[in-house]
Amino acid sequence: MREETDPPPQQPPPVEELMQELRSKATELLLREEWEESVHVYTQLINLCQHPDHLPKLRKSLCLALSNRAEARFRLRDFAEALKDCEEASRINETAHSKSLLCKGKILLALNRYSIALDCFKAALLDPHPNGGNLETLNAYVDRCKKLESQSKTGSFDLSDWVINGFPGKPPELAEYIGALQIKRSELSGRGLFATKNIDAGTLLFVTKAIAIERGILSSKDSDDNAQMVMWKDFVQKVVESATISPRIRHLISALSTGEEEEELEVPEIDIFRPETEEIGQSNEKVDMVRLMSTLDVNSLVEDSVSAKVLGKNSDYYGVGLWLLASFINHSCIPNARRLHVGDYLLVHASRDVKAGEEITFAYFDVLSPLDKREEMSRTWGFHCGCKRCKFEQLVCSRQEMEEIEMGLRRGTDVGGAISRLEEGMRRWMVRGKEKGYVRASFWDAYCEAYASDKSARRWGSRIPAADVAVDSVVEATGIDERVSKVLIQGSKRSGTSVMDMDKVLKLGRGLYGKVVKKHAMKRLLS
Ligand SMILES: C[S@@+](CC[C@H](N)C(=O)[O-])C[C@H]1O[C@@H](n2cnc3c(N)ncnc32)[C@H](O)[C@@H]1O
Repeated sequence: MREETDPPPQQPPPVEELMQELRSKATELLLREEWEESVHVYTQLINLCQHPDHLPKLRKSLCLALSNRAEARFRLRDFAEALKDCEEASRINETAHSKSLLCKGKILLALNRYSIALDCFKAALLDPHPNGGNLETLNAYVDRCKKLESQSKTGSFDLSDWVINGFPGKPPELAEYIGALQIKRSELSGRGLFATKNIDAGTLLFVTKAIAIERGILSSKDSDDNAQMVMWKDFVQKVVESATISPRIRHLISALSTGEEEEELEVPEIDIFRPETEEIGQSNEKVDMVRLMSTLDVNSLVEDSVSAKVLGKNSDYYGVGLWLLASFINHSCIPNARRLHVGDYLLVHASRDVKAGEEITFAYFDVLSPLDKREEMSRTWGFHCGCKRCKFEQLVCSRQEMEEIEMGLRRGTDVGGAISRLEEGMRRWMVRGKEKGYVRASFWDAYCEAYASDKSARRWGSRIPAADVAVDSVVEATGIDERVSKVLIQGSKRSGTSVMDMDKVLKLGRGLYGKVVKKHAMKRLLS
């Protein structure tokens, strides 16, 4: 029973007042980019609006609150829930509601679903009462989507302007793209990526964005190990976050090798890596950390690897990342593909002509090095390389004379003399055609040194092959590499560049950087 002295019970504030309070609070949180808190407050506001007593007159407020909660959820990368909010907002508002359509478009764009994102932005433009300032934003999104949609369908990317202008600002945004490829069983090990038609050098094979990437500048040797450990930990954390948020990413990661019993692994359809096939759903499943750590050990790539070229700002950094489709590419010491890193994107192109049915391979480590060094490096990767070149060199390199040449080079003998002995040995051992390129690639450092020295050229004359002959044979065997093209460029600079030589260099440049860099921009990269 109420006493005379008790204060009167507080009346709940009228709905309008409460709504206004929540609305202001939520807006402020949104502006302060406190996404989780703003989701919480918008949820209270939405519940209030959805009450049957209020709904008829609060449709507009509900729609706006749903759109704003979708925006906050989008920023938290909770795409499944954000999409649900956008769809609910559209259901309530029969005509186009630009705010929720804009948000839905942004989510789909983030998921690389260019065509349906484009539909959303176009539909948002039909809103008779667009929210202030949206027209310009929407038109910009329409243009962006059109460009990405075209890239993802045609595979025609052009980085020339960015290269010519000296890599200004952020790296360009690129679409995900998969060319004429399929995943099949590989003779090298487990599964591999294969060409489904003839492909010429420089053709883009695929473009994919990292699931996670961690970069840092590594300074002195002492701090390197520690800094690398910290980077690795942060990288793993980022992969875990991506996998926790997206069931699709978790599923795709689970298709990757852990390095164990690769022959037993299923061969996935390449289509599962196309963003359009994505089921957007939510999941709270836990990531299997033990399996994930082995998967990352086997499949992570570093940006500064010798087989890759890093364009733009990242070239000063050491970066480690996970790119899903690239994880199906096996290593070969006679690779036919190369990687180009642009921001978080990985572009893989053919570094020489590839025949239909041929396996796509790139170098995990420096293949311009002798067999024993390559064997050591593949051991650290946890496999024994079974490529044609390794098999061939296992026979040739066991010769005592080869061992003597290698030993001499390690001790600093005259490189011209060593090469002359090697070339003469190859004649006696009947090493021919591509196989000559295999051996020369193994001793490429020595060839480079000899070609850089006029004295060596004079002394050894025709006992060492002309630079372009050696370059051609190495390129035919192992594809192009910057250290190989350098020999030609420096050679033609010394002798005064002829048009013919420059054309040849540019052709090699295509193998090196791919057709995404056109002729006029290629000169900048090669100079
Ligand atoms: C990034 S995965 C490549 C795809 C893998 N074969 C699969 O089935 O998922 C790397 C693993 O493939 C195997 N591998 C790659 N190149 C190889 C080669 N040249 N010889 C033998 N095994 C190789 C090794 O087990 C290596 O750890």
